[in-house]
Amino acid sequence: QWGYGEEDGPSSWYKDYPIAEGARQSPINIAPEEAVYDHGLPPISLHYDNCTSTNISNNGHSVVVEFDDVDNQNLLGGPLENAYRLKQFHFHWGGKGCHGSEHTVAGKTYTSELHLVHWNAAKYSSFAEAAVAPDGLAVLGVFLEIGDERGGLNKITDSLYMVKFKGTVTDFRDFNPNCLLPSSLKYWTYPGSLTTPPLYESVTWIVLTEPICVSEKQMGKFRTLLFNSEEEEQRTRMENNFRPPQPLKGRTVRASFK
Ligand SMILES: O=C(Nc1cc(S(=O)(=O)[N+](=O)[O-])cc([N+](=O)[O-])c1O)Nc1c(F)c(F)c(F)c(F)c1F
Ligand SMILES: [Zn+2]
Repeated sequence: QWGYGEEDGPSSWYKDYPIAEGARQSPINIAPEEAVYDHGLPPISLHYDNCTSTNISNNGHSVVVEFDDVDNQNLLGGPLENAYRLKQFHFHWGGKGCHGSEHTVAGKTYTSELHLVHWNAAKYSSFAEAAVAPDGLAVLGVFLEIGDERGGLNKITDSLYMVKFKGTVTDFRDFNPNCLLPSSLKYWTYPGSLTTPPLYESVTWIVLTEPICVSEKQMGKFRTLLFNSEEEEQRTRMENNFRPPQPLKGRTVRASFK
């Protein structure tokens, strides 16, 4: 099984997941001055209105909020042929201090990165089918940096004690992720992959340029989560669950702004 430790971390994933050395792996370092402004890129449209979150869980890699992806709601539009449907969101974060994001911007790391995972329900009949298709998934990435408290995050951080251990899940209804989005929806977009095994190269990445602020206290609550299940005797704090930037291999990053 894979993880983020010395033995099972990102540098050894290629052994079980050879695509780890593929041509469109994520995350990447985004070099803003090399991004190509594309005036054809539509603005992102988020219709997370009648949100149908169902539960929050600890899957041993992150804390995940799942959504009912049964009908066309919670849609993401933008640099995509069709509207993609929200399936779940989760976070990646560091230990104390400022690293923890997966994407970097001109080498700058953020304290955390929120990933909203969507799938192309217009073209595919299930998430699993979409997840292996080159245009199957779209992940919206939002950077988190330390500053003032983010009110909208408290519903999540106040629930984390319920999912301390790997394999725990609890009800989590009517959470609308709109409250975790920055004011600007300016973005970079590029073809990439899942950043955790199975590392499928099926993701159109949409990374927002503007971070949101969260407090050190709120981030501290993420670090009370554990990678291990209640049965395991080894207690390992869930932190530094991020993959470092991968080679660009000739890909172009497009910008929705000048
Ligand atoms: O659903 C998935 N969600 C997911 C993605 C990422 S991600 O970091 O790779 N990402 O895309 O943001 C991180 C976490 N996480 O909890 O940390 C996730 O839970 N992954 C996933 C999967 F688990 C499979 F077994 C599979 F077959 C498949 F197609 C998948 F796409
Ligand atoms: Zn992720």
